Parts: sequence; structure tokens; C-alpha cells
Amino acid sequence: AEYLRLPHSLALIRLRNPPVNALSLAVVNGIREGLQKAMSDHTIKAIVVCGANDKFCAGADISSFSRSSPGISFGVVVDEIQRYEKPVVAAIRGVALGGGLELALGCHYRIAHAEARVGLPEVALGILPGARGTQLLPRLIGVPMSLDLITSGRPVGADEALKLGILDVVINSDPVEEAVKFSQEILDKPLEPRRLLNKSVPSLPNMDSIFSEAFAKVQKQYPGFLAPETSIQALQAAVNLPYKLGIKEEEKLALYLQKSGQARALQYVFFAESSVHKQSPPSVASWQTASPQPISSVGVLGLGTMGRGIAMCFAKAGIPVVAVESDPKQLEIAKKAVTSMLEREASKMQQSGRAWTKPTLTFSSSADMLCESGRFGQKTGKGWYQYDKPLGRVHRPDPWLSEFLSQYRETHHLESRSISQEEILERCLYSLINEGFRILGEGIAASPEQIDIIYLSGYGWPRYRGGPMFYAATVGLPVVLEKLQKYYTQNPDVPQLEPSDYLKKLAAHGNPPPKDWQSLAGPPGSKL
Ligand SMILES: CC/C=C\C=C\CC(=O)SCCNC(=O)CCNC(=O)[C@H](O)C(C)(C)COP(=O)(O)OP(=O)(O)OC[C@H]1O[C@@H](n2cnc3c(N)ncnc32)[C@H](O)[C@@H]1OP(=O)(O)O
Repeated sequence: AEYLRLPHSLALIRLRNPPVNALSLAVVNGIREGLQKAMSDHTIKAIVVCGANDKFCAGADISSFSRSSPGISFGVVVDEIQRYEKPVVAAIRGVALGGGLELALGCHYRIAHAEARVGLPEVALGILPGARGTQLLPRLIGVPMSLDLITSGRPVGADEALKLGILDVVINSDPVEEAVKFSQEILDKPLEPRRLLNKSVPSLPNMDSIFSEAFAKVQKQYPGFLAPETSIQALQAAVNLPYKLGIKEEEKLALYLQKSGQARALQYVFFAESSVHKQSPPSVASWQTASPQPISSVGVLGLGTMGRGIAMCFAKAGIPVVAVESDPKQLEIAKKAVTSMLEREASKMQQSGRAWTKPTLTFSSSADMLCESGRFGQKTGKGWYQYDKPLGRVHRPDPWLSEFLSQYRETHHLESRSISQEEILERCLYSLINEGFRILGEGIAASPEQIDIIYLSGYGWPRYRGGPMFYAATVGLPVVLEKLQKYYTQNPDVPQLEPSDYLKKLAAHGNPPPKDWQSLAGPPGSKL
């Protein structure tokens, strides 16, 4: 941060840390030094705080989170500013997010450009506004709106922030110039009413129900995420405890989140999302330039209207199709429909003098064995289990199924054994992860981050677990390798369990973080 003396007995502290003036240790120290200089200089009457390059501050430096604990010591600075004996005015352009808004909340006044955005988006990073945000915001704008903004993390535009009371002035001109003028006008005004830490949270008669509704809402809206619920607990502390104790509770809850593992995953996702836009596979191929992989056969699940159309397309292209349909009636309809469509196509081709060979459509019968016995699952009250009633949800083991399975095992010479939850999880996830390593080794995916972002955006992988490749690094690559080796030895007929060479190469280096994988594994082959 830079310190400048301005005319009219004013000082300016300008945060400078491109690209977004994040609060690195140097920036925080710079702010403190600037405040001390201004305090000891008796000619300085007021201080304006702003950010360089048209941005106030995007909060803590997220890239340094793994090295230090964000938020906690910065809260002391936020309190120091509030207690300061000279007015401090925040001049906001661009964004004031996270620690950036907390810094502004510490200031006695906040002036912003109409296009500025302010907010506390910490929950998206698995943490909470731990530099007094959960204690100061409700004192300024009340509990219901603080709950909304902090649990959702959504930033608001300057106009909305003005209405809510977060900002004092919104202008269309330069906020620093406006703050300079404004500072001179408020020099004689008392500072005590501007110190949020000495205010109490506006009380409401139905506070308990407001909080219980908020808990219910976040559990529904963000299932599995720890940060929104923990933020509500911090807001409860703001209501129930004096400031001095409330900030202690905020610190305790912030520490809990930082250690939860979700914070690490969500911070990985933040950088993964911004990096995927900049990456292309090692071959520099893209969807615009890549040639399609050969397809030897295709599986289609379900033979409704869509499934039939898809099966037809591949059959017409001469690609063998295996289609599976669990409803025998639907299967009959589909067989007739597909056959007649293909025959129509064939006769058209024959009329036009082109040759056509009938493709083979193979319908798997194995998946239908239960259905053929009238067991369609919950809707018929029996399937792999017996249900309390048709469409019922309460299931219990079915002796019929035990008999069915024992016959099946006899026919296929299978030995029964119990399979633990752990084995199910590991065999499913590690074979998926193994495939991820294969496509990295083949140069099909540009980076582990790309695979993870696809899983988060398209396959419902929980964001707070960071994606399958991040998960592999969390478990440890040597562990993943060892487990795959074990399962492959037990199931040599399942090629997905055979550890990929790429994984073997990486595991030889221990458990490197995903960002180092490509440099350690060496140049990939290129299948594109
Ligand atoms: C001492 C600590 C005290 C208190 C701690 C409080 C907790 C926090 O503050 S947590 C951080 C809260 N802030 C955020 O979550 C903001 C995250 N950033 C954004 O939402 C956006 O980046 C943006 C600021 C709105 C800017 O968006 P846009 O203009 O679209 O640019 P981007 O491409 O997203 O970002 C540019 C560039 O900046 C990097 N970056 C952004 N924010 C941070 C940050 N807080 N820390 C570190 N780096 C940040 C971003 O990764 C981009 O970097 P490239 O290298 O160019 O990819």
C-alpha cells in the first residue's frame, strides 16, 4: 500500500497489488504503517483509503491461503481503524469483496462508484468472513440481510448496497475525489456513532425463528457445505454475545472451517475454474481441430423414443449397437419400430441402387432377468428388494432374491463374499480416477483441473470435494495406486482397475499436488 499526503490536511492510503489489490501480508502491513504515519502526523486530519487500478480490493490473497491463516490477524487492523481518532473514508471503485469489504466496514464512511460491487463471498471458498465481517455487517444492516448476503456469498451492486445501508454515498464520478471533498465536510462530526463495533445488532422479536429458518434454508440449498451453516453460527454469536466475545467465536468458527478440508477443495476449484479457460491439450488440439476417435460399438440404455433414434443413427452409420431395455413391452415396441425403420431405409437405398447390409442389433437379456420375473423395483413393490408397497420407499431383503442369486452364482461359477462400503467406494472412484490419469497420459485432457471442472459442472461431483483428480491427491497417489493394484490382482478381468502408467510415474514422486503432475510425468502421448 502507498501513503500519500494530500492538500487540505488529508492522507491517502492506496492499496496496490495487481491485478485485484488482494490483501497480501505486504499490503496489510502497508495499511497499518500508513495509519500509524497519519496518526502521528498532527497536520493530518482525515484519511482516505482506496485501491489502485480502479479496484478497491478483492479480499485476501487466495493463493496464499495454504501458507497462512486468512482473516484472523486482519480483524485486529479492522478494529484499529474503527477506534482511530481521525475519520477514515473508504473510496470504492470496482470491487470490495471479502477482506476488502471488511476493511471498508472498519472505515467510518464508505463512498462508492455506481458500478462498484461489494460482498462477502467467503462461503464459496469454504470459509467465513473472519476479519469481523460476521460481527460488523449485522450491526450495520441487521440480521436478515446479513444472513442472505453471507450465506449466499452473492455480491451486490452499489445501488443495492446503498439501499441496504452498506454504503453511505454512491456517485458517478471519481470516488477518491468525492471522498476527499466528503472528508473535509465531516471533520467536525463525532466518530463514535460511526464505530460499528460499539453498536448493537438491531434486535427483532422473532430472532430464533429467523435463525432456524436460515439453517433449514442452507441445508436445503447447499447440502453438504459446511461454510454457510457455520457462518450462521457466527451471526448468532453477533446477536447473543458482546462484540469482544463475538469476535472470539468468529475466530474459532473460522479456524474450524479452514481445517475442514472443504476450504482447500473450494480454493483449488477457484483457481481451477480460472485456469481451464487458458489451457489447451499438449497437442494444442481443440474441439475445432480434433478428429474423432474410431468407434467400434455403442451401448444404448433405454429404448424410448430417444433411445430408438440414437440406436438407429449408429446402426445406419454401420456401427454395431447393443441396446438395453428393462421393460419387455417397450422392448417389443422398440424392436418392431427399429426393424421397420431400418427396413424402410434399406428399401429406399435399394431403390436408389445403393447396397445395404443389415446391421446386427443385439439386445442384452441379462439385465432383464429380474424384470422378466415382474420385478421392476419400487414402482412394483419388488426388485432387488421387497418394498412395503408398490411405490413404497421402505425396503427389506427378499428371500426370493437370495435364491435367485444363489442359482445365478451356481450357473456362473461365482463364489459369494461380503463387500464392504469401502471397497464399493474405492472400486468405483479409483477406476474413474485411473481413467482420468489415462487421458492425461494420452494428452486428451489438458490438465487435472480440466477433468475436475468437467466433473463439478456436468456430473454433480460435490464442489466441496474438488473433483476426482483433486480427491486422488487428497487420498494420496501412492494409496490410490496400491488399492488399484490390489483390486486388479483380485479382478484381472476388469481392465479399468489396471493402474495407468501415468499414475505409476506420479506416485513414484510421492503425492505431488495436481498443478505439478504434468511437469513430473513428462510429455504425454497425443491421441488427438
Ligand atoms: C489478510 C486477509 C484478510 C481477510 C480475509 C478475508 C477472506 C477473503 O477475503 S477470501 C477472498 C474473497 N474474495 C473473493 O472471493 C474474490 C474472488 N475473485 C473474484 O471474484 C474475481 O476474481 C473478481 C475480483 C470479481 C475479478 O473478476 P474478473 O475481473 O472476472 O477477473 P478474474 O479473471 O476472476 O481475476 C483476475 C485475476 O485475479 C486473480 N484473483 C482474483 N481474486 C483474487 C484473490 N482474492 N486472491 C488472489 N488472486 C485473485 C484471479 O485468479 C485472476 O488471476 P489470473 O492469474 O489472471 O488467472
